[in-house]
Amino acid sequence: MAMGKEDDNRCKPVHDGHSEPLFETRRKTGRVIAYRVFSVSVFACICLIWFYRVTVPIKIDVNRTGIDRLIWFVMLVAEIWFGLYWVVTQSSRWNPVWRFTFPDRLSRRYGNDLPRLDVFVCTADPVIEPPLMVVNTVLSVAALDYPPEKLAVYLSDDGGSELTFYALTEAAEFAKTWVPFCKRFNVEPTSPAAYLSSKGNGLDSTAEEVAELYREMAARIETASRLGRVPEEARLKYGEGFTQWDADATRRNHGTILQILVDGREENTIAIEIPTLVYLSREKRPQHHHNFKAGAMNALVLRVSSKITCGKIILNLDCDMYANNSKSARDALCILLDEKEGKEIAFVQFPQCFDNVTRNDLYATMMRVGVDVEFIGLDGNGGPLYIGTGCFHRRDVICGRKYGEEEEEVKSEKVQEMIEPEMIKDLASCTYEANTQWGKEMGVKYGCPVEDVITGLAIQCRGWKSAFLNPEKKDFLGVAPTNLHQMLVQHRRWSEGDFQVLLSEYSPVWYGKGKIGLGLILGYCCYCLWAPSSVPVLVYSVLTFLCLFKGIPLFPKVSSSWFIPFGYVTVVVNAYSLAEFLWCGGTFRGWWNEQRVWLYRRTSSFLFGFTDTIMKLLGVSESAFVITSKVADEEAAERYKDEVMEFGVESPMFLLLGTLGMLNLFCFAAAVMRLASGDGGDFKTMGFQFVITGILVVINWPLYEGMLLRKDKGKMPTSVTVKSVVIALSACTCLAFL
Ligand SMILES: O=c1ccn([C@@H]2O[C@H](COP(=O)(O)OP(=O)(O)O[C@H]3O[C@H](CO)[C@@H](O)[C@H](O)[C@H]3O)[C@@H](O)[C@H]2O)c(=O)[nH]1
Ligand SMILES: [Mn+2]
Repeated sequence: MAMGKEDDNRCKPVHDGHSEPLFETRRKTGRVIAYRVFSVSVFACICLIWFYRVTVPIKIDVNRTGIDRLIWFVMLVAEIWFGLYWVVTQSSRWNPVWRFTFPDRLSRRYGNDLPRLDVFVCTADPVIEPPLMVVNTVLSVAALDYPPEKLAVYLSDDGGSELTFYALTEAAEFAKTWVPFCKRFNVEPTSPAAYLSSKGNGLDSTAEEVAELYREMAARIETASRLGRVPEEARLKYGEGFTQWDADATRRNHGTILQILVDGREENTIAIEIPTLVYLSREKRPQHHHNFKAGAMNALVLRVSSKITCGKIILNLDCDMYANNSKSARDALCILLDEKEGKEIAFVQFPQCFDNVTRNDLYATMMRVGVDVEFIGLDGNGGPLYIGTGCFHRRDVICGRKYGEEEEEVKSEKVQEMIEPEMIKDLASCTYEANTQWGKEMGVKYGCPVEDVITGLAIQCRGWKSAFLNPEKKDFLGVAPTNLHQMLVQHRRWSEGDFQVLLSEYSPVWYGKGKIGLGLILGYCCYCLWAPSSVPVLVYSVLTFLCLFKGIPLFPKVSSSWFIPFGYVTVVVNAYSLAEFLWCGGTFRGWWNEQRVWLYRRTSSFLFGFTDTIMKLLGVSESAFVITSKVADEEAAERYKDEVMEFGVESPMFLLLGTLGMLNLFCFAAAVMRLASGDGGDFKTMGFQFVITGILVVINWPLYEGMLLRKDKGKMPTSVTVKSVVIALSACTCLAFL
């Protein structure tokens, strides 16, 4: 096997043709200039709106009551916030870049002499992350187009589950067929489940044999999962692994479990065909905080793997993100191994894409514009955020190396001497990190619900850049949340985490100043300000419809020239956002859904994320990591396919959304009734307000259906509906008499 003293991680170019870069960076100048002109015009109108709020009321109305003035002032503050936030978001549209790689140059230059690559797949719960899904991810990366003796796949199981381990043992067997099959026939995608479902019935006889083997394996794994029991044969066969589970082991209380299922370091024939495969479940004890995914990454991934294969490049994947393009590692290496520009790049991030999103993306989980516009824009300003999955890192950089420091030569001896698993296990114990820099200056950072973002930011602050690769063919595909509640919970975690990044010692604003460019600081702020942006959105929308109800005009008359900036900003910004969405391949309905989700995230997830952060600052509570479920029951899955919004659970977030929705509806109904009873004056003075409230009612339509019209299981729970209606009605009654 090719593991001599000279080769391995040093990767000297095979040929000396250094001159050709391995990737190039393109810009689209014309489009950017047009955009800048447009954006200046919007900004001019924003300034006019501010000017209107400050100057006009003083002139037109001296008889205003205190409360009117207060409302006016609050509107001004909100508009200042929106305006400034809009300015911040311009950073991601100011200077976009696109990266293109040249994998054939890479092959010519390095042949198979590529650096070792360690892939880390993280899983944490065998129920909401089914073992069969997890092993499909593992198999998909095991079959990457990469020399198998240079590739290792580690499965980190924070669930400490025998079922997951059992599934992996099955996968290790199946890999002996699957990996060579993929290589021989250039199979794409390399996840067996995805491949078979893409092929349908069109398999030839060889493929059919492989498919049969897969189906048998899948059936065994699913049966075991359903029964919650590992088959006895497997226990006998993999005794060495299963005996590591003590009789009283639970997911929160167990020792380190480490099993090398395929050892690619050994010189045998199978090992050369399939990569190293390792199962790891770090020690967990109730009295030690485990720091969620960040803890798993540091213990297993960065420390344990350094004693087994010690890949110079690492790829981090969530357990649902299977490899959809077997060439992704080569694309990433085109950037990381490039002798010139590539030298300063610490990590290569691929977008988070999903294979279960429906046509109109009901919950806007794809974040089309985020991927195809914002991240491209971030890349032009110094590099995208690290978003936790689909990201290739340099091991020594994530472990703490600064830009400009000598790269440590990874010695081939280090991985050649076989260290006994027992010795390695200590690296994954609860106490190993006490009084070390792990989780602080070394590895993935602790204490933040978005460990990935803060870690990437710290890397960029150490002088590194990052790069974004977003080829047409998506490289990794995962499972997006399939119901409203899960999506809102996920965004609650993200908004809370990003806001904590802003307030942390690594804040992009305070800590990042002088270390990363202004464009990137603003780029981070777009996300870091999600949580606080909930307050102005909530207040502004509620004031708009409540004041319509009370007959207090908040905007200039449609006939007045002051209306022009309001109209211009509203129409043009939305038209542009629609155009942008369509350019990114979305549909009109998809865009409309996104507007709804935009509002719901702000008035629930982000608001809760905001209050969670404040609670944490006050020391009242701690942040949690609620794992997103990757499964749905059959009926719910059916509704998801039909793009019917799923409520179903009682949640404070739904109570809030329901109450706001009802309040909105009542206010609009009252205004319509006034209009119908012949009082047209309202419409003249409050036309814009009327329209906004009406649009909000239309946006909320699926919510009203879920609350009042639907009968299926996915409707809003009756208790939530009743409470929302009661609260909204009482609020309106009080207001009417005020
Ligand atoms: O204690 C834990 C909790 C989670 N995970 C794993 O972390 C991954 C991400 O969890 P998921 O519930 O799928 O979260 P998402 O919101 O989809 O994740 C995004 O956002 C997270 C930060 O909020 C990042 O950690 C993820 O990598 C990123 O994909 C999954 O593979 C989990 O198995 C662990 O290993 N240990
Ligand atoms: Mn996920």
